[in-house]
Amino acid sequence: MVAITAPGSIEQIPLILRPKTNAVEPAAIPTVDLSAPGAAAAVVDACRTVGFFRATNHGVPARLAEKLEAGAMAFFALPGQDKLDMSGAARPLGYGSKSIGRNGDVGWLEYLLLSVSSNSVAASSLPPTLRMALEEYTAAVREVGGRVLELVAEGLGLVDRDVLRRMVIGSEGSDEMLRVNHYPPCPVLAPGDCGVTGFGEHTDPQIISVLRSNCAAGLQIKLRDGRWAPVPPDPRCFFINVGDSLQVLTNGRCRSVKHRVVAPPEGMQSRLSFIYFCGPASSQRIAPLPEVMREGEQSLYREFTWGEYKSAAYKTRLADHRLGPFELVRASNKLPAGELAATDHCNGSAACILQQQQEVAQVY
Ligand SMILES: C=C1C[C@]23C[C@@]1(O)CC[C@H]2[C@@]12CC[C@H](O)[C@@](C)(C(=O)O1)[C@H]2[C@@H]3C(=O)O
Ligand SMILES: O=C(O)CCC(=O)C(=O)O
Ligand SMILES: [Fe+2]
Repeated sequence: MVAITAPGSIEQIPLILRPKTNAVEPAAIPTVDLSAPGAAAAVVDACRTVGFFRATNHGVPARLAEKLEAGAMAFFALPGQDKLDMSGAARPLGYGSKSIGRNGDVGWLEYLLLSVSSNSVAASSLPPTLRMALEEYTAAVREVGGRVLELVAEGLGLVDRDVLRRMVIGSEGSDEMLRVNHYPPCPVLAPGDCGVTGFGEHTDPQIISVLRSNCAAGLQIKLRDGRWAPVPPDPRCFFINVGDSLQVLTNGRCRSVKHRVVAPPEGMQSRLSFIYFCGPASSQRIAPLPEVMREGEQSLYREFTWGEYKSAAYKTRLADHRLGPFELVRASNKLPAGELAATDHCNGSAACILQQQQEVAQVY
């Protein structure tokens, strides 16, 4: 990784260049038609194999996202001080520029991070048109999130199809957030033809995230073989990310996906993305759902609540493996014989535990 500094007109911050170590592959992104009869199986297949998919036929009218796009672009075009005055500096909610979280991560972007509760977006001082667009969009994207959570439960064969949806949608105190990210074209030429990082590599801590962007490219996901795949932008679709919490709730069957954003180069269009994060209430227990567990299967994680996980996660850097401290090492685990041979030799390292999760995911 190389640190460089932007020229005079841009705030002097170190920019992180996308590491050149991995070849970027054409995307192998699963697509799921949310209204098709086989949607539940397709959703779970995508969550197991890639941890990410493109959702079509979601029923959200294009005009909602278009209105939000217009309102957000007008907001981001305001002078920096006005943006701060209207929404407060991100702590973590509010307006942020180039700094992500509290632990030193930087990216070539500016953003709004908002809390969403029962159809209202906590952003009272934003321009009324933007606020209305945010509320309408959030109400619609929340339905998509809820539908995907139902499909995950169905695809996993759970009798209670509402168990995941209930943790988030309409749940008292649920921790739903909406993030609006704006990546202006970066005027810095990156040596060796690699882009400047807009949003560094990370997994999302929540259950799932529902992303929609404009036509500008930049999002990449990490495939299971370690290569990065670009996600071709498509404003008509939503992109669903498996978050760390769903990985735990399914004892590793669904896997959170690493993703990052490379900022557009000079002369290209800005990237604008909206991400709805499905976080449950602080007191929600995050542990494998009993129904997903096979006889004798043990949890790969020690028990925790969303509140505990979130506060631990927010002390980490973006690229950290946040589930690490919650993973359990079992010298002699009791999973069905022969299915997880490699775990007998697990030395407790993060890599080894990840391998264990991969094997669990392959078995089911
Ligand atoms: C560096 C950080 C930013 C983040 C909090 C954290 O300490 C680690 C997790 C980050 C993340 C990634 C997904 C979402 O964009 C986010 C809002 C979240 O819940 O976890 C961000 C956090 C943030 O921007 O504050
Ligand atoms: O802006 C994007 O396209 C993705 C950003 C992201 O992953 C996030 O905000 O957590
Ligand atoms: Fe993310």
